[in-house]
This record gives sequence, structure tokens and C-alpha cells, in this order.
Amino acid sequence: MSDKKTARLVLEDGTLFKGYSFGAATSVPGEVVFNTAMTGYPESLTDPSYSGQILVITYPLVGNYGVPQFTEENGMLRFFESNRIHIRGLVISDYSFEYSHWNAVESLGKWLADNDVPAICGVDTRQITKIIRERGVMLGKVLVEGTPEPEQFVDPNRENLVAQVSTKQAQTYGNGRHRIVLVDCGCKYNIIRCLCDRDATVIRVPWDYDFTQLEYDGVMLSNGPGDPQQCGATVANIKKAIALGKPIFGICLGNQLLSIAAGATTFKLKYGHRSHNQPALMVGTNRAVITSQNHGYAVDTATLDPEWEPYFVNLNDGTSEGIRHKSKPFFSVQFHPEASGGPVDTEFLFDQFIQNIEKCKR
Ligand SMILES: NC(=O)CC[C@H](N)C(=O)O
Repeated sequence: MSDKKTARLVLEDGTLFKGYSFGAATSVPGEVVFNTAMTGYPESLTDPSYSGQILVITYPLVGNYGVPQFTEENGMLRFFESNRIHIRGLVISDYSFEYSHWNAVESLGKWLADNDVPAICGVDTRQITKIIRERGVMLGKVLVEGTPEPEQFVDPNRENLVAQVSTKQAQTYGNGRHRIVLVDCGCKYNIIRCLCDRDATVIRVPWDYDFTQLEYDGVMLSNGPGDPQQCGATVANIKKAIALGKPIFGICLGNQLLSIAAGATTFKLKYGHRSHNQPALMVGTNRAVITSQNHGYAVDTATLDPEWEPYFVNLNDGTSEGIRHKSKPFFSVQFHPEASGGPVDTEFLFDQFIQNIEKCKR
């Protein structure tokens, strides 16, 4: 590695990690978060919820299966969760310069460079994770040798990241029986795929679009980046949709926004949940599910309006994993039932949403 450029990760408390640069030769500030999943970097890197974040992967070997084909299917990239990389920087332990997979077309380093995203390898990502777990999530900078250093640490959560990643105009996918409005706060393609697989026509609209003017059978509130408090315009529209009474299903940021519309407050977790193995219990049952997650904020269910109740709870730390209305067809979850990557234990929630739609049509 002696001919390689060096790179450093600096945390806002001054902690420094030295490694090597791959990907783009540029230095960036961001929020440093860790993910403990063992696979799924093409999906994670293109998940718009990571916007503004420097992603630390604890699994020690990354890049070994390269980057999949950029094939389009039904107006979406088949093997990714959006049309570009959204993380601001990547930090890994061992980078596999050589890759091998039936579907790989290029290396992780080339893909990152083409998307102008810097990466560091050769650092102990588990050590970084231990620090974040103890001190809480921190801002940081990826500094690549020979490139200008950003002066400030930048907290991306002060920006309206949702406005940056949401679609600028309405788009339609599929041609099914159920007309579903997808409020795009930074949606993952697999939410659209899961709906289209269930006989839906998906009308994807911008985060601040007044979708209540449209003809629809159900509303899907997507995942997305940043602090849910930035999305006042979406919450105002959700309140109108609640009054209209058609089925609503929210995922991750969508869960937080539905909860705010239902009177609840949100707070920032010490270091977030980002992994493929978060256990959640369906409240009132003995049914536990293993879930895919990527979030830094959570809902305080004690602040919910009394017409709503907890739906799932996290078995690691007891935080909320979802809410539902006691009598109306509205529910949402903090985890990712569409997975991609991660376990598909909770895809049945899409079926439940469609059943709610069918009942309402009768
Ligand atoms: N994946 C998501 O939708 C994340 C929601 C929100 N940005 C959070 O970090 O909590």
C-alpha cells in the first residue's frame, strides 16, 4: 500500500484514525454512523436515508463482490436502491481491490470515484464503533492526503436533506389495480418494487406535494434522511390524509412523520440502529421479527394521541418500532419491511397494507 494516498478520519472530539484513500480524492465533513450488516453495500450506499453521513462498516472485508450491473427495470435500477450513491464518505477495514461476482461490472473504488465519494480503508472500524457507542454519534471529516480540508464539522441534520433527495416531479410506476401515492422523502426503490409486485400503480410525489388532491386508494410514506422535524410540509399533508381516512403505511422516516402527525414527539438516539439483525416484538403477542434498519431518530410513543398505540418495540433497547391507529387503517414501522439488504421477515406488512386497501374499497 506504500504507493497509495493516505487518508484520515477525524471525529469532532479530536480522535484520529489513519488509513489509505480509495474512491474519490476529496475531503468531506459529515455525520459518522456505523452499520453492522455483513453484506449489502450497493444497497446501503444508494439508500437516500444515508444522505450527509460518513458510513463506517464494521464487517471487516468490503468490496469483494464488486458493484452490480446498472440495468434498468420498470424505470428503476434493478440492483440498487436509488440512482446514485448518497453516503458522503465511506470508512472500512479491509478493501478488496479484487472483486468477483457473476453480476459485478466494476470495483467499489471506481464506483465511489465516479460518484465523487471518498473512502478510507485500513482502519479498525470496530474500534471506531466502540467509541461512537460509548460517546454517542459524532460529526467527523474524511481527509484525503493532498486535498483541501473542510474548515468546519458540518451537521447535515440542520439541512432539509429530504428536499434535496426527493423527486422533483410526480412519476408513475406499474399498472396495477391499487392506486398508491408514495410520498417520496428519499424512498428506496424496493418500496416501489414491493408495491408493484402487489398489483399497485405507484404515484411517486415530492415530499411537500399536496397528494390529498389526487384520486388514490392508499398512501405510502417513505424512508428518508435527516431529522423528521424538518418535514413540516409533509406532516401537514399527512394530517389531511388522516382526516380523509384512506389506508396509510409509513416506513422509517414515514413512521416518524405519521407519529408526529399523530401528536408524538421524536428524539435522537445515542447512536442509531443500522444493521440487518434488529429484533422487534409485535406488541401484545409473542411474535418477534428480525429486521433491517437504518435510523438515528426514534418516536416517543408515550406522547402519542390516545387513539394510537405502539405496534412494534425493539427487543434490544425497548425503543419504538412502529405505531398503529386503534380503529383506522393507519400503521407504520421504524424498520424496513422492504429490506434490501437484509431479512425479509416483515414483508407481510405490505400484504397487510393491500388488505386494508381492499377492505376500504368494499
Ligand atoms: N431510513 C430512514 O428513513 C431514516 C429516518 C431518519 N432520517 C432517521 O435517521 O431516523
